[in-house]
This record gives sequence, structure tokens and C-alpha cells, in this order.
Amino acid sequence: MRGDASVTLKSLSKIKHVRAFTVRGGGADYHDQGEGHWIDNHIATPMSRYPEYRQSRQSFGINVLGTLVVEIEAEDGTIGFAVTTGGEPACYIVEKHLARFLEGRSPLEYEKIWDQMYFSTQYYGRKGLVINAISGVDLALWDLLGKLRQEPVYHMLGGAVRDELQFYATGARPDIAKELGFIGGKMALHHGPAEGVEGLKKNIAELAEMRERVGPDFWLMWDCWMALDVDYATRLAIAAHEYGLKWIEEAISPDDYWGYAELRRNVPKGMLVTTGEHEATRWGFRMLLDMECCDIIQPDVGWCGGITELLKISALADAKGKMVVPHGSSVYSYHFVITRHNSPFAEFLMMHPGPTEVVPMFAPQLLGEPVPQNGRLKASALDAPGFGVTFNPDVATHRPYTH
Ligand SMILES: C[C@H](O)[C@H](O)CC(=O)C(=O)O
Ligand SMILES: [Mg+2]
Repeated sequence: MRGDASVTLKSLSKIKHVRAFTVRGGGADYHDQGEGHWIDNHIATPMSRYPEYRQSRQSFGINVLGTLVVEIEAEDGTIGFAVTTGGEPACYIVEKHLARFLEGRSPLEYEKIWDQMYFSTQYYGRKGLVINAISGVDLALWDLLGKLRQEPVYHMLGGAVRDELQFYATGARPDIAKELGFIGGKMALHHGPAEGVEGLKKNIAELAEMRERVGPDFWLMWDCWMALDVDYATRLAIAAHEYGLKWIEEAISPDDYWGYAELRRNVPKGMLVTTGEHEATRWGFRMLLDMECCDIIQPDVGWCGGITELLKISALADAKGKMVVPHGSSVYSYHFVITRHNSPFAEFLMMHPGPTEVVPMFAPQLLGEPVPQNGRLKASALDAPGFGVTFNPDVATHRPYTH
């Protein structure tokens, strides 16, 4: 029956206040680890051309930003929160610029809020830090929405399309990842073009040794963290084919769409080209997709624009028959991946220093952060309101700005 005046739609508590904090030591800024960690051991980067910045990524400042924590409080006292990378400069953007688009509004207006955050910052934003800040706010908004509705985020995204997530592991020990039940292991590439043919041979020798340890069928991938050029990446891919390299990731600069398209044409048949963890928004990913740059896109949920934007990015990829396998992102990835047919598996970044054990990706910042068991995670492990995690009260936070 139409026009029943007795039907009133349920309204949600409005947003009262937005706050931004910074935190040091691991967590969402997962490169901010102590000495001896595998993630800072002579990994090839665009800065490896300078010998003084070759051994440690922290030496050139990979961990300068720290974690951004965004907290959104509703009028009824419910708090949604999220963590991403961004630290103090992102706190400034959230408190002094973005907060105005949320306070006094309903959290149901996330589309309009995202649009206003993006277009009001477009003249100095578009990618990088500003989009990290927008992502942090967007994720905190989805967390708040889930807490107000008493629903996990993955229910609000359409529900699980499979019973469990399956993971590959990123770290220095794919052989251990195999024993731990993961479906594959992604290693950081250690030597870049500045280390010449000797370096290239060392890279191949490491891959050959790992192939020997894991056997013929286990997936092995390389993460090149933007360190190479098309020529080096092509030679590396051709030499690695013999050892069954499944994909070559982020081989060149994220700005070089033309280079990615060329690399994709150059790699041996059957080897995949992946990229996107430093790409942002539907417009950035449209470039990667339209220019046939890669086979899998890897948006980081905390850097690409948040869940609201990832839904659009993922729909574009789906229409093009491409997979979306988010970079890291912990619970923000898990709640998304479980709802998408074109995200058949997820990444688990091994944050144990060895890495010989499974520890929560964003430890110590989140409480209740689920971890894969035997390389898998049941959808039911995500069954709690919002993203299902709380911020660890024992972790010291700092609020550098207010508004
Ligand atoms: C291991 C990589 O260099 C980086 O630290 C993480 C990453 O790019 C990935 O997990 O993918
Ligand atoms: Mg990567």
C-alpha cells in the first residue's frame, strides 16, 4: 500500500565530533618497526640508487608519518574509529579541513561526505597524504555506521560471497608461510638496478632457493616497491619465469602508466603484473585499467579513498574482468574482500620480525583484530559491529590539533 503515513523511517544519531590522533610504533604505519625486522632489510626501493639509503628504508624516512587515528563520535556517544598512515600532517587535514563536512550530519550521508571531502581538497589533494586522511575519515564513518546499526561492515557491503577468506603471506619466509597454511608467499625484492647484473643474479638466486624449498606448486611472488625500470623489470621477469614467479608487483613508478602497459606486454605468458597500492581514487585506477597496465589491482583500503571509493574502483575492475586484491589493510580489507567475487583471496602482511609466526597485521593498535588460521579466516570471525575492532587503550595517542 502506498503513502502509509504511520510508517516512519528510523533515523540514526548525528555526528557530534571528529577527532584525529597520531601514534608511533608499527600498527597502520607498518614500516615503523624496530631494528632487525625483515621489512627493513636491504629492500630495493626508488632510493636504492643512493648507496647511503640502500640498506634501510627508515634511513630515507619511510616511517616519518606514523599512524593516523580518526575518531567520530555520534550524539548518542557511539564512537567509530579507523587507523591508517598519515600521522601529524593528516591530523591537521582532518581537524582543520575535513571535520566540517561531517559534524551535524547523519553518518548515512557517506556518499555526499566523501564527495565534499574530495572536491574541497582537490586543489591540493587528489593522491597521497590527503587521500589517506579522507580514507581514514571514511573508514571511521563506516565503523560508526556499523556500530549504530549493530551490523558488521561486510553485511552493509552486501554480505559474504564465500564462507571464508584465503590468504597469501608477504614476508621474507614463504617456506614458513607454506607450513602455516597460506596459499602463496610474496617476497620483497632485495636488489635494484643500481646493483647491476650482480644484484640481478642475487635476486634470481634467492628466488631459485625459495622455489627449491617450497616445491613446484606454491605461489611465489615478488614485490618490487617501485624500484625498477621497464628494462630491468623485463629482464628480471624473463629470468624468473623458470622458477615459476606468479606475479611481479609494483615494478616501476606508480606514475608511469605507459611503462606498466609496456611491462605487461613484455613479461612471459602466464606471469601476472600487479600494482596499485600507491594509486588512489576511481580516476587513478581507471588509468591503470584503461591502459591495460596490470592483471590485478591492489588498492590499499586506507590509502585509496576508503570503502566508499573502493566500491567504485572495484566495480570498474569487475567490468573489465580484473581482480582486486587489496594491499595489506587488515580488517578494512577483510570486510571488503569477503563481499566481492572479483577478490578471490587476500594479502596477509607478516609483521612478525622473523617472520616466523602469524601476528595481527596492525598490532599493537587494534584489539580483536582477527588473524588467519591455517591461512584462512571464517566470515563469522568478522561478526561484530563495524569493523569489529577497538583501539588498544594501552597505546599512547597524541592529538596535535583541535578545532
Ligand atoms: C614488502 C614491501 O616492500 C612492502 O613493505 C609491503 C608491500 O608493498 C606489500 O605488502 O605489498
Ligand atoms: Mg606491494
